[in-house]
Amino acid sequence: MTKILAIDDTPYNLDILKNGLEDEGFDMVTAQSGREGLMLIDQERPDLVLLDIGMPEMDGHQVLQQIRLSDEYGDLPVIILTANTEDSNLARCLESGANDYVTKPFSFTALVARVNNVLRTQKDAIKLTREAEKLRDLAYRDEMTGLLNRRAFFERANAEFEIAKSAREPLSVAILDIDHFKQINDTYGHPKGDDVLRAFGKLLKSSLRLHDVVGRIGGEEFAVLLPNSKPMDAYNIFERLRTRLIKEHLLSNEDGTIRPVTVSSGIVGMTDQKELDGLMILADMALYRAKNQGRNRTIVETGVTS
Ligand SMILES: Nc1nc2c(ncn2[C@@H]2O[C@H](COP(=O)(O)OP(=O)(O)OP(=O)(O)O)[C@@H](O)[C@H]2O)c(=O)[nH]1
Repeated sequence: MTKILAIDDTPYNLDILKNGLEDEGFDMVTAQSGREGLMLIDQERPDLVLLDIGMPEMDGHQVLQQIRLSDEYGDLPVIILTANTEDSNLARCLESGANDYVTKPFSFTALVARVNNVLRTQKDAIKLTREAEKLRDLAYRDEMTGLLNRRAFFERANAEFEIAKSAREPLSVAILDIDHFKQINDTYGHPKGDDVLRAFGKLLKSSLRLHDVVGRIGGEEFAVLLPNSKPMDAYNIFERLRTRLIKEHLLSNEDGTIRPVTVSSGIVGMTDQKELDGLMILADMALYRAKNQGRNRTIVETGVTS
């Protein structure tokens, strides 16, 4: 049920609003001052506020200002009820963020129509915001793993690279590639291959810190930028991941035997490279060596192997 909070310092006005709007099917809460009104917004979480302007202590403009400044309730729809019909007053109400106004004395039909109109507009706005968020997510996320997609990874990683370069902070970059993935697809089927990618993405994400940048940059290829991490810190993280992955037992054969899934990783720390692309090439070279040396290993560009 839609809940409306009416704020007015005249009890008689509140009674009329409460009775009239309850008859229209709204759930009503009332407050006799601006302060009480703000408190009730917190407690009752109304869907809309009807706000009187002329009130002692805190007038309607001040209440509206408080609402709009709030992180939590900033978007709460507010309709002003005012006896002052001067254009300058009505303009001020809208300028300070009221969704609409009704002049006193008002007809209930007009008030209910305006309430419904404001609620509908608010609903549409929320729907649009959600759709925009979904679209933004689609543009940035890899649908399969929920990690950043290639474009978003490079966007964020480039930004982190520039910060680390100017602050002269350590940073590591890693490229990870699941071994013999074609064989996995060929043996167990493409959908099972997808499951492996999803499981690996989850494992990878859970191995990292919140501010590490992690993305799926190709079919079975993942990249990570670890701010403030030396290559040996990254090495330890990806070695732990490598052993965890094997223990996950993601693929089993009909005879009950386990087909281990393994990963090869190439890591590089901040060098005198001027661009992230230069570091990515070095990480890729380390990954190439890991593959060449038999896969299922982690190589830092200094030549440390497991
Ligand atoms: N299931 C699945 N397979 C994919 C996806 N994207 C790419 N692939 C497959 O991943 C395989 C990658 O194979 P390769 O690049 O030959 O590498 P690999 O078999 O992993 O061999 P190494 O990397 O040398 O260990 C190809 O067969 C692609 O078809 C995907 O989204 N889902």
